[in-house]
Amino acid sequence: MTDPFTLFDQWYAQARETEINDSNAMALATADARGRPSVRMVLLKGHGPDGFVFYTNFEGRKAGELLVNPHAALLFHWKSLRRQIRIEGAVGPVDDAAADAYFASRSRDSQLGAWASDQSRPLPSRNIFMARFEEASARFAGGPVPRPPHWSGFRVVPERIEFWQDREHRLHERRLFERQDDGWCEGLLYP
Ligand SMILES: Cc1cc2nc3c(=O)[nH]c(=O)nc-3n(C[C@H](O)[C@H](O)[C@H](O)COP(=O)(O)O)c2cc1C
Ligand SMILES: Cc1ncc(COP(=O)(O)O)c(CN)c1O
Repeated sequence: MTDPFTLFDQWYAQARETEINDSNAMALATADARGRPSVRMVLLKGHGPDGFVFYTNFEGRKAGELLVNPHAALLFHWKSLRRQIRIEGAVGPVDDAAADAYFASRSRDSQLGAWASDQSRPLPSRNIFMARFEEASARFAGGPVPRPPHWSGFRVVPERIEFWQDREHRLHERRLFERQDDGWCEGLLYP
């Protein structure tokens, strides 16, 4: 039996070659404490058997939902390959060392943007945001920009991964992997 991470790596490598941009873009679905869903795109910044990682502001809407209801679904859709991958699982924060390392790899302006943005909160005017960016720039002038305490990563630890491949006449192929004890069980689903 193939393990889902090997298959993910194969499909992801093909997507990196064929998609014109953001082959690492994925929809992230969360739900609030009442079970009401919301969805937005994020970028995959690390993956493996430990899970699928993205980075964000921990005081924004998605983080608020994940902190009260730590379960998420991810969706990749690679249009030119006619494939989708659905991932579902429990969510937790990455450790500080991983977040620091990733933050340090971002461009300086993206680092400053993380300080300037009160993600998901109302913004009275674009000028206010730009002024906050300039303030952050002045504050950290001449030195490295540290990771803001409210900016880190979440890891989705998959319990279920489904690979969908388009076939003629809608006779698509769906391979479902579900976590079982220490391993994975694999089956097919009707399209
Ligand atoms: C292709 C794409 C990738 C994105 N990647 C991220 C990301 O990795 N992290 C992030 O915080 N927002 C990312 N965004 C912005 C989010 O979609 C969203 O607007 C923002 O995170 C606020 O979401 P929230 O209010 O639900 O927390 C991305 C948007 C697009 C279109
Ligand atoms: C607000 C925000 N945060 C984080 C990211 C993640 O990407 P990067 O770290 O490459 O900026 C994105 C990507 N669009 C984003 O829009």
